[in-house]
Amino acid sequence: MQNRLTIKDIARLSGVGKSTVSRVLNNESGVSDRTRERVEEVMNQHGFSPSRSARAMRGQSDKVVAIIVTRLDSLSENLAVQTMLPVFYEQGYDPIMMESQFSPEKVEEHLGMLKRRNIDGVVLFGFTGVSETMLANWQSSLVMVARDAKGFASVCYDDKGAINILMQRLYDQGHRHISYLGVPHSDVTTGKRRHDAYLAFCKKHKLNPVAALPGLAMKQGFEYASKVMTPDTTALLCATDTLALGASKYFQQERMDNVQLASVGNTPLMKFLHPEIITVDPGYADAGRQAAEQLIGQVTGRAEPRQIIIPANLI
Ligand SMILES: O=P(O)(O)OC[C@H]1O[C@H](O[C@H]2O[C@H](CO)[C@@H](O)[C@H](O)[C@H]2O)[C@H](O)[C@@H](O)[C@@H]1O
Repeated sequence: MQNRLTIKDIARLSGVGKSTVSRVLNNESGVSDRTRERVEEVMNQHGFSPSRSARAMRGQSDKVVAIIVTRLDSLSENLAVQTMLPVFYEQGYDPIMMESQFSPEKVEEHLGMLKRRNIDGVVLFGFTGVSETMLANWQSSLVMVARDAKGFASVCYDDKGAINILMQRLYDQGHRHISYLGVPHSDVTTGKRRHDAYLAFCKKHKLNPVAALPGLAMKQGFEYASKVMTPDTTALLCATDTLALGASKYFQQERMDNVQLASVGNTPLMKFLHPEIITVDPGYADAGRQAAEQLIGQVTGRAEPRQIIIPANLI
């Protein structure tokens, strides 16, 4: 049944003009609720949707956007995606999900395919290795999350601020031997910026830094917790909730209940399993919402690319 009828047919059956049907299809203003409902009812009755080629010929888009996450199992990225989706759905966009696995080659491949398919826009979870060159041609229709790139819209987290807030809280609680579990400096944001902030705080307050930078995996948190514990350590700051979950498993196994854990994330899993952990919310939900709104603003010509930084909040 689908696509047998044309927009002209729908207009005739609804008793309106072709331009009104077109407005309804594109979710544009200037159509009364009653007319919109009538046109939609007719389209639903006949299982109508405009063909790709018909839309392209009229210079209209398919209203499809892509979200390229780095990992489908990332707690933080999932929180951002969860608030992105309703914004897209509300504005009539169909989002498709893709995964980069931190591979710049995969990003290039995905972007190439999306360009060929004439997709409206992309939200890209950026990472070290994604360069401005590989994003060429996407200036007006891409928003990067977690990383910025010159000339492109981005929504970033305050990595330094998040660590400062946690270190200050631990310091105010009287901790003077605070160890750190983080991510290698090859990862500029979660890795270098967070570790640098830890080191700067230690320097300013004359604390002895003790750190290991194994990576993003929970298992690494579990395996490396022991390596940063000295006889004096009273607190352990983890660069991510996932690392903290691994470290807490180690403390549980060793029956060590006297180390205060702190981490960046405030993810639901962490809050449920370990409400006692001090955590900072980097604003993943806010970032997702803002990224989607920014992208829609850009592709509809209402917004220019801009950089947004989400402030971190102590929970
Ligand atoms: O364990 P997770 O819940 O996945 O959180 C770890 C960090 O993930 C995000 O950073 C990583 O992915 C970014 C793209 O989303 C990338 O730019 C960054 O280099 C990676 O480290 C998130 O941005 C961090 O806040 C999380 O702590």
